[in-house]
Amino acid sequence: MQVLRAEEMYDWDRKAMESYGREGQVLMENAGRAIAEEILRKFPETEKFLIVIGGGNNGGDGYVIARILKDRRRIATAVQVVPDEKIKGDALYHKRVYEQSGYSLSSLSEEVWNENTVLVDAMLGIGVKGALRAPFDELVSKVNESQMHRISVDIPSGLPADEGVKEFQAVKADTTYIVQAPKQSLFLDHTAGYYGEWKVLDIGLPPMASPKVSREIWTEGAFAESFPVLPGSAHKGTRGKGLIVGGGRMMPGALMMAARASIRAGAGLTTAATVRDIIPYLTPSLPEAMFAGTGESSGVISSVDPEVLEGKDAVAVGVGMGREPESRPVIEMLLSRTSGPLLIDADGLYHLRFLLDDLKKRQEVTVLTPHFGEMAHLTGEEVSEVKRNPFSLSRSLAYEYGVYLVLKGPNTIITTPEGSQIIEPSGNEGLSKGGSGDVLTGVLLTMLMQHESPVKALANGCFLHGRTAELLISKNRTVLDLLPTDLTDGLSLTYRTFLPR
Ligand SMILES: NC(=O)C1=CN([C@@H]2O[C@H](COP(=O)(O)OP(=O)(O)OC[C@H]3O[C@@H](n4cnc5c(N)ncnc54)[C@H](OP(=O)(O)O)[C@@H]3O)[C@@H](O)[C@H]2O)[C@@H](O)CC1
Ligand SMILES: [K+]
Repeated sequence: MQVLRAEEMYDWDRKAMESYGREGQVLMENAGRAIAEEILRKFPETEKFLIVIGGGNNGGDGYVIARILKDRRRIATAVQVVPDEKIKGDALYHKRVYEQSGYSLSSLSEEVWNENTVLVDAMLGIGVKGALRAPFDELVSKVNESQMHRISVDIPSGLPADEGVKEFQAVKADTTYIVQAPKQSLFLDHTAGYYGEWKVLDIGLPPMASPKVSREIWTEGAFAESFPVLPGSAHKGTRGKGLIVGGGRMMPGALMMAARASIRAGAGLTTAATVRDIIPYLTPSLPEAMFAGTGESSGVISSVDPEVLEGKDAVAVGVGMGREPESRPVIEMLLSRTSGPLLIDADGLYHLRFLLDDLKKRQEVTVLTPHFGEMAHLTGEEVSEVKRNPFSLSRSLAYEYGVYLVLKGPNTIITTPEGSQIIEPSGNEGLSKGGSGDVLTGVLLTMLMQHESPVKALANGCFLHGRTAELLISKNRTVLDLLPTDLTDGLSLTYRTFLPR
């Protein structure tokens, strides 16, 4: 499913009408009807609805919803909160249909606020621009203070559809029925919460007319369909031989978690490279792994023999590595000598800031997996700016350095060097703990070795990680006690649910 910006949504709408014979009035009927049907299913007959109608097409949808609720003998009060001359075009057409049905409008009295139980917010849609003007500034506050269940039509009124907007005032919806395609703000850290529960409803825009934008949500269907099923005769070689460079005297656990996750995800053979002293302590928890000792300076990795790279299908570096400058040459060497995919995570990303020229020169597949803070460090932006503009900042970085970028967050955004984007929304707050990124690194390393498309490998790895967290919470864990190591052991829950056994 595509995720769109407001302008892209308008293009689709325009093209549907101009080139595919679709009528605006019919599309508005479809939108209002689809939402009304959801509302009718969700709420019992005793519920009292207040439909608040604004001046654009979002208000037009509101007129359709009000009419259908009344047609079905539901208790509904409709209020138009802008002067009559503001209602134009398709919205005016549906206002007339509403009135010709014998239905009337009420004014926004205290009684109306107090008597009703469900508010349908059809004030402002994706056409909102700038700071809210009267009467919407006060109305939005009043709506948010009311005790009614709040349903927003298409988007919570006042919320920007696109990334990048710093200040806004918006309805905090309990439920949002999104028209045709989700908008960017559904996936942004500072705006996602305004939607409440959400559902996307098809209003009949022709798929042939959809904008040529490669920004898609990754679904369980996409995972199941694209996950490579290896032949029964698969062996170490076909499952992939991976190398993970990381750990050190202070953070051996990070390497252990990444290596274990890589093995559990299905790698043929995983080699963990770290300072020699700690290898004996790691072997009991990683009996299936191979080990390689690295050069060491004061407990941190200072060099890796390039021979270790021989026969490796992919390499991951950075987990638990530390930020000491002594480790930087390791990243430098791997950037120039790794011939397969190279994934750089955690402290590796810290060093990368100083090696951007080397990154640019590298031709082979390179994957960076920053969280918001690491992305801020890499781009020189504030964390708040990264959260506000994750789509565009990811694209610029991926494009400039020719890398695959996995920007980790509640909605992980995966970007290809060409700028295509996938949003992977699985997971829960139990994942925001030290170590879950290390587990993800191990899983992604394995996926990269087994899928010829890096972007699908990355999307599948993120799905595997997030869905496993969800399944664990639905069984015997809570978000409080979920551990990154549980994820590794829980991978089979996702595999057993989605893949042929
Ligand atoms: N996509 C589709 O295919 C379909 C989309 N549909 C629906 O159309 C919606 C988009 O409709 P839209 O373009 O008319 O814009 P919309 O959000 O109603 O806002 C315009 C109004 O807001 C006002 N206004 C703006 N900023 C403001 C501010 N800061 N403060 C105060 N007022 C402000 C502005 O006022 P004005 O600037 O004119 O004074 C104008 O009156 C979309 O979300 C979906 O619900 C369906 O019907 C069918 C097919
Ligand atoms: K709305």
